[in-house]
Amino acid sequence: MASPLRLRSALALVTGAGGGIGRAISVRLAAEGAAGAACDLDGAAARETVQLLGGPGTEEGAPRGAHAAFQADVSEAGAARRLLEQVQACFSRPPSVVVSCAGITRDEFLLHMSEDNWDKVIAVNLKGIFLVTQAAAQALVSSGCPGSIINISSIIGKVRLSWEEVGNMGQTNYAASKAGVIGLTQSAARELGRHGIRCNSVLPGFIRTPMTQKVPQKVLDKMWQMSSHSWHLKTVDTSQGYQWKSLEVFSCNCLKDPGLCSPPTALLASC
Ligand SMILES: CCCCCCCCCCCCC[C@@H](O)CC(=O)SCCNC(=O)CCNC(=O)[C@H](O)C(C)(C)COP(=O)(O)OP(=O)(O)OC[C@H]1O[C@@H](n2cnc3c(N)ncnc32)[C@H](O)[C@@H]1OP(=O)(O)O
Ligand SMILES: NC(=O)c1ccc[n+]([C@@H]2O[C@H](COP(=O)([O-])OP(=O)(O)OC[C@H]3O[C@@H](n4cnc5c(N)ncnc54)[C@H](O)[C@@H]3O)[C@@H](O)[C@H]2O)c1
Repeated sequence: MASPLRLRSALALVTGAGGGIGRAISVRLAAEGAAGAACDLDGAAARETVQLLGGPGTEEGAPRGAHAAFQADVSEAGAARRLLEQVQACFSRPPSVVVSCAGITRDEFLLHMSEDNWDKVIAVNLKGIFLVTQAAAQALVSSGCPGSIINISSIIGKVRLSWEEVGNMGQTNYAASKAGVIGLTQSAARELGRHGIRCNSVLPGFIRTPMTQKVPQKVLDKMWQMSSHSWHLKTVDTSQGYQWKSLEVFSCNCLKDPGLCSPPTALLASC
């Protein structure tokens, strides 16, 4: 017998939902019964994701219980605020699950990295998560609803990696942004727990998506040689064939009992 739909009463907002990981998360949450609000800078990609969820893809939103696509640049304060307003207008409630997945890379060695490449990565990967987390938390607190906020960091953002190396060459901007996500999320968890809002960071390892297609093959070859203690998940394939390769949860501060979440269920358990 199929397991009961664990998220049948949830409304899940996923940013970066038009990309590899965000699409896979949106598909999985919908499979667990959640109504989906798929947001992306690329509105067409968000609508494609909604088609995968089986809902009428529209930017104007869809009747309660269906899924809907939204276009927004999460790094822009007004857009993040409008996104939460549009989601609430569309579904008549704030999202009970918010997954901030939108992210970019602008890889370059520190010696040559432009200020613009630094600013862009921090703006999307860190400030974008601040803006969406704040807008979502404000909506939940003002409506007195509990919720779960899940911010996607990266194994690269981990202060101390499990193997001899720390950080990742060519990613001082990206690593800083992802380490910042962990700190932001842990502090938000301390503030929002009293409102019944849980906050967790998830740190995926290497997952083949459009983001990783820019990595030179000689670097990929080196990565594959690295040992990994990440957990490997047998999980969602999306239409483009992106699969989770590994997923590691770093800061798990569920209100229930931090540290008890096992990585494969952390994403769902946090919802
Ligand atoms: C505990 C769990 C572990 C999981 C398994 C281990 C995986 C560890 C990494 C996980 C990655 C996940 C990241 C994820 O969050 C998503 C991404 O961020 S994907 C993008 C990742 N980006 C990179 O790794 C940067 C790759 N490098 C580049 O894009 C270019 O090298 C660049 C920085 C733009 C510089 O280009 P340029 O043409 O100037 O130089 P080269 O490419 O010729 O490189 C010069 C030499 O440096 C070596 N190099 C470059 N980058 C790396 C690297 N990241 N790690 C190791 N070595 C690197 C390159 O091989 C060259 O060496 P050589 O002179 O010997 O040829
Ligand atoms: N792929 C990996 O190996 C890996 C590993 C660890 C962490 N991550 C993180 O997971 C998240 C998703 O990565 P992915 O591999 O699916 O990348 P991806 O490039 O496939 O998807 C990223 C999505 O975010 C969207 N986006 C970018 N800027 C945006 C903005 N300003 N506003 C709204 N949407 C925006 C893009 O349009 C894209 O659809 C990122 O935060 C990334 O840093 C990826």
